[in-house]
Amino acid sequence: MSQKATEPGTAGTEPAVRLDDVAVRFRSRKRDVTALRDIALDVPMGEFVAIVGPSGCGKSTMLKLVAGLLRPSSGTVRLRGDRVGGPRHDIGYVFQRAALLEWRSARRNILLQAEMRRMPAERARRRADELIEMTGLKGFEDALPHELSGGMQQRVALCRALLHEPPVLLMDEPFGALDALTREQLNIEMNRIWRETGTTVLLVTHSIAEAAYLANRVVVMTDRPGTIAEIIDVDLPAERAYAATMERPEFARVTNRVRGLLGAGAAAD
Ligand SMILES: Nc1ncnc2c1ncn2[C@@H]1O[C@H](COP(=O)(O)OP(=O)(O)OP(=O)(O)O)[C@@H](O)[C@H]1O
Repeated sequence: MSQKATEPGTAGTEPAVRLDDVAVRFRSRKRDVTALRDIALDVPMGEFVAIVGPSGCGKSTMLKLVAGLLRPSSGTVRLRGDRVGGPRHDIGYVFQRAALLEWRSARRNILLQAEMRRMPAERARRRADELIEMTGLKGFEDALPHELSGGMQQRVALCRALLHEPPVLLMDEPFGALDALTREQLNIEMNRIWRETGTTVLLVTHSIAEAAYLANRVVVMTDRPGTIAEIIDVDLPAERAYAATMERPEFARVTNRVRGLLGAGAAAD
C-alpha cells in the first residue's frame, strides 16, 4: 500500500486526517450493528482533537479506520491526502493498557517500534533517548515493566508510539486506567509533548476535563449509531498551565457544552 507523503505543493493544505461521509456497519449472523454514520471530519496537521461520547458510540472504531485496521462500509478515510486502504505505518497508537513485553526493559520496549519498522539503529537510539528524557523516564530505561508504575508503563507506551516520529498519533483512552493524580500529571506532559513534537493527535477519552484541557477541538458523538453531534472549538492557548486552565471561563464553557450534549451523568467526570 502507498505510504507516500502528501504530494509536493499540497503539503500544509491537506488535512492530516479526513473522514468523508463515513459509515461502518458490522454484520454477523446474530446481529447487524451500525457503529458509525454520516461521519465527516477534517483534522488539520498539528491539531489536537479529542473525541468523547457514550460507550459503544464508535470512538475506537473511528481510530481503527484512521489506522487502516478497519475499512469503512461507505465513505472515504484519508491520511495526509492518501486514501487509507490498509494498515498504516505513519501513525502511532496508544491504548488503555500499555501492552509491554514483560521480558524487555523499558528502553527495549520502546525500541521494539524501530525493529518492526526497520528504522536505522542509530536514529532509533537517539530518538529513544530524547523521548525517555521528554517523558521523565530517565533512570528507568533498564527497568522491566513489572518494576514500573502504571503511569511509567504508559509513558513507555507513549515513547514507543512516538519513536518513528509519526505525523499522526492515535490515543484510545490512554490514561483511563491510571489514578487521578497520575492522570493529571500525564495530561500536563501530554500537552508539552504535543507542543514539542508538533504531531497531530486524535484522543478518545471519557473524561470531559481531559478533552477540554488537551484539545483544540472536541468532537462530541451521539449514542449508537454514532454520529457527530457537535464539534466544539477550544479557544485556549496551546501552552496550558493545569490549574489555571481549569479556572478559565473558556474551559467552563467547553466542559458545560460537552456535558449538555452528552446529558447528565453520561460521562465519567
Ligand atoms: N469487530 C466488531 N464486530 C462487531 N461489532 C463491533 C466490532 N467492533 C465494534 N463493534 C461494535 O461497534 C460499536 C462501536 O464500538 P466501539 O468500540 O467503536 O465503541 P466505543 O465508543 O469506543 O466504546 P467504549 O467507549 O465503550 O470503548 C459497538 O456496538 C461494538 O459492539
